[in-house]
Amino acid sequence: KTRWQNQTFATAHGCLPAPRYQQPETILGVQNVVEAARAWKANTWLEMWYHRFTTIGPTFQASSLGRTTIFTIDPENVKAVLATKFKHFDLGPRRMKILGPLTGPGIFTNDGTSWEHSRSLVRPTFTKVQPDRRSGSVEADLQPLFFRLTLDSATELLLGRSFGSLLSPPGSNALRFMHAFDYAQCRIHVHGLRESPALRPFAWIQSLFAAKKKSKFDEACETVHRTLDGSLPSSSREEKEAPGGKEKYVFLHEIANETRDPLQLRHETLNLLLAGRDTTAALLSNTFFVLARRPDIWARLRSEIDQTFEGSIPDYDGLRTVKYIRNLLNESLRLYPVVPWNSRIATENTTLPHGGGPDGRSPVFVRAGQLVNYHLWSMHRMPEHFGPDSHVFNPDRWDDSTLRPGWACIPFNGGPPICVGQQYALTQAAYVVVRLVQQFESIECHDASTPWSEHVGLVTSSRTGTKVSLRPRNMPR
Ligand code: HEM
Repeated sequence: KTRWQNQTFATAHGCLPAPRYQQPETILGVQNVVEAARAWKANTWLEMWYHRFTTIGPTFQASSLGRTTIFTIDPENVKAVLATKFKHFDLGPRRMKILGPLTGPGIFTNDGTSWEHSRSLVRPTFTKVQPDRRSGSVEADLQPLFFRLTLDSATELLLGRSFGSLLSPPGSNALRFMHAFDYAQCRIHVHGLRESPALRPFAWIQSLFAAKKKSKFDEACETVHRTLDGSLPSSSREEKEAPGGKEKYVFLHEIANETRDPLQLRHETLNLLLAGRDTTAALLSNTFFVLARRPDIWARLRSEIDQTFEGSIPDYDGLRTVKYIRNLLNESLRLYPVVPWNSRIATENTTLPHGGGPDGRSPVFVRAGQLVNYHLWSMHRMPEHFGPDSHVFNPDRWDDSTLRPGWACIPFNGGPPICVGQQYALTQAAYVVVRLVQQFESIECHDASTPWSEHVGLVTSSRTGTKVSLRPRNMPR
């Protein structure tokens, strides 16, 4: 589209430009990049975004690395991108370029009819699954344990057989897979940066020189693919029976009815593993980070859990009855959203309802191909949605019937691409909370760093882990 056509479209739709953030005239937006790089290094990147939104406004444009992006935390805009104008936005080729080497095409990287197909394969899994169950003061960093736990439960669900990483020794296949998967995910951000228009030529030159040499990233992806491929054929036949005689639900068995193509099986499985493993682990580690600092919340949990379950193992329906656990997890996902920002690319010239003009009430023009970033971290902290104590961790706020955040709180995304694993994740996290509270009388922080600080990867978790001291229930005082 020419500039003139864009202008005509914008005028016809009553659009006014969004405020701009610094140096709109420079192609690189060097100042933006420098500021972001400094904040990244200081682990205050999410705070930097909060500051930008609160000083400039809920919707603005900024240039960096050759791209002008619209940034927004306006719930109406987010709703437009994800729901009401869903067809006007895509993940675009960027997501596939970034994640593709690790996961291949699948629900997390596809658009259009391919996405619809992946979604139809994946969705039935989560309408049926229920969590499986599986004991001095204990000092531990819970974070790496949660990451192993969710690797094991995800592989059990997807492949029918847990990798058993929690019980595996160093050097085992399970841990090799885990380290390779973690490493590849860390490097994915660097791949993302190389996709910026301004850095693409450098990435291209580098790839010419590196053409013959396998990078550590390539090796990690190969390890992931090799290990997973080794698990695929046998797991589609084995272990259909769950303990107790009921047929166990295994994702791979279900999609094997649709396709036997080993590459497609690998891709769909890896896409789900990427979506489902680190997210739940990060939710748990962020939640226990807070619990170790809030004995009041732990005491309330104890009382509710003891009353409800009287020491027995919780089942799926029982877990849903303890509202306070749901409140706790909601609050954790509000203040520490594990996917703190997200984006979509406009597939055609379109508009967002708010953000244009000096008062931000006019629509904003979005050019075909333009990136729109929405920031949950900042949106979830806004007093206009959550009241004057919006920065306080308060699970009880979710009992307030006047609290209706709608699109202002979307830790699982919204609209057609809403997370399919939401109920599964919340049930699993609730189960872990109940079992740990049943085993331990108290939890204390075993870490000098009091305020939570960010580790932003594909998911966001506590940078210093979740170092705690747990006192077993039956231990003499
Ligand atoms: C606390 C845990 C979780 C959080 C916060 C979370 C969050 C999200 C978010 C924000 C998205 C949207 C991504 C995007 O479209 O850009 C998403 C999508 C998705 N999630 Fe989750 N997720 C969680 C757990 C899980 C689990 C346990 C699974 C499966 C085992 C899962 C499977 C998926 C899938 C398949 C998608 C892609 C949906 C689609 O594009 O149609 N998630 N999730």
